[in-house]
Amino acid sequence: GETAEVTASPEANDAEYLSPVSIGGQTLNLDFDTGSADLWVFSTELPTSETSGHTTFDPSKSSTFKKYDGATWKISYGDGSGASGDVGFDNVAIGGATATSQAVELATSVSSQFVSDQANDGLLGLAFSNINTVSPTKQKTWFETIKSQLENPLFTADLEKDASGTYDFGNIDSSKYTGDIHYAPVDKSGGFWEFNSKSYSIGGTKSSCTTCSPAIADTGTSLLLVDDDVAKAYYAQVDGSKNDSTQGGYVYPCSSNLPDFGIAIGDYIAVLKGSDLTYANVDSSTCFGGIQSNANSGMQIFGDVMFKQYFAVFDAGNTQFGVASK
Ligand SMILES: O=C(CCCl)NNC1=[NH+]CCN1
Repeated sequence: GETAEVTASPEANDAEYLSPVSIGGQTLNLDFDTGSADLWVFSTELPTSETSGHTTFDPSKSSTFKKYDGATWKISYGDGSGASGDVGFDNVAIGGATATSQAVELATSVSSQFVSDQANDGLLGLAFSNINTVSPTKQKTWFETIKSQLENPLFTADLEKDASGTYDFGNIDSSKYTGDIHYAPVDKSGGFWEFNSKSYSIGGTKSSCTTCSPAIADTGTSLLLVDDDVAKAYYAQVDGSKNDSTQGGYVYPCSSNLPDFGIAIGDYIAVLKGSDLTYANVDSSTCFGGIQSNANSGMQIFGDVMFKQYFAVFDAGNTQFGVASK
């Protein structure tokens, strides 16, 4: 079976991570997103006013591209961004592993967040294909297309703070983590890498929360979006913090010593160091937190803030998600 490894390079503030993907011989930098299941790209079908700074996929220049007549797609993400377009098939290679006849969704329209994010040429979904948005027939993700060719039906994420990391497909590289991998069973019925998260710790003090929402492991989200009462409890421990609607969330003096925050991955509490829980400066003295409220959406979203501190295993063979210290 095959294995493949690809670099994941951070954008400013580690807002997202981009990886090179070859589609019909054309290389685009895509955001690998375990919180969605569409592979879509900036294409020559977009208005040129929206493609400035991006690499676009040109189907007419790929000898292996096949149009999927009549198929369309339309996606909207948790952060309000979105895109839509039409569909074809082509050979898609990541780190030397090629999925043949992979559904490639060509954007004919993208929201302003994507237009202005010039380093991003599209998304590669790594959630479960039951939430793929292609109509009239849902399409498989790249991982699900290639899974049977891999040494093991799994992939791992090693994202780093302000540095390049890696995604590996088909194997777990033991040099990338220390200690044990702690797994939680995944409920994939909603299409996400979803698990229970019924406790947390703040500054070493553990709380159980039987009413806490399930969580998803989402490399496509920058922050850690936790239930509203948990975010409140966390920032109650940070002097001078406030939930500032003009900034879009909790801010505090950058000089604050943030408490450690432990998140439950099933029965295991992964402790995130407070010193790595600042997301960005709002101004020279005010900082925006990596932990924010999910506005009681009913889902906790564990994004890149977690992946920067823990090595992650997405194990489709056993339908489980695991983390390890690194
Ligand atoms: O949409 C979500 C949240 C799913 Cl509940 N994550 N993935 C993503 N991709 C681009 C922005 N966010």
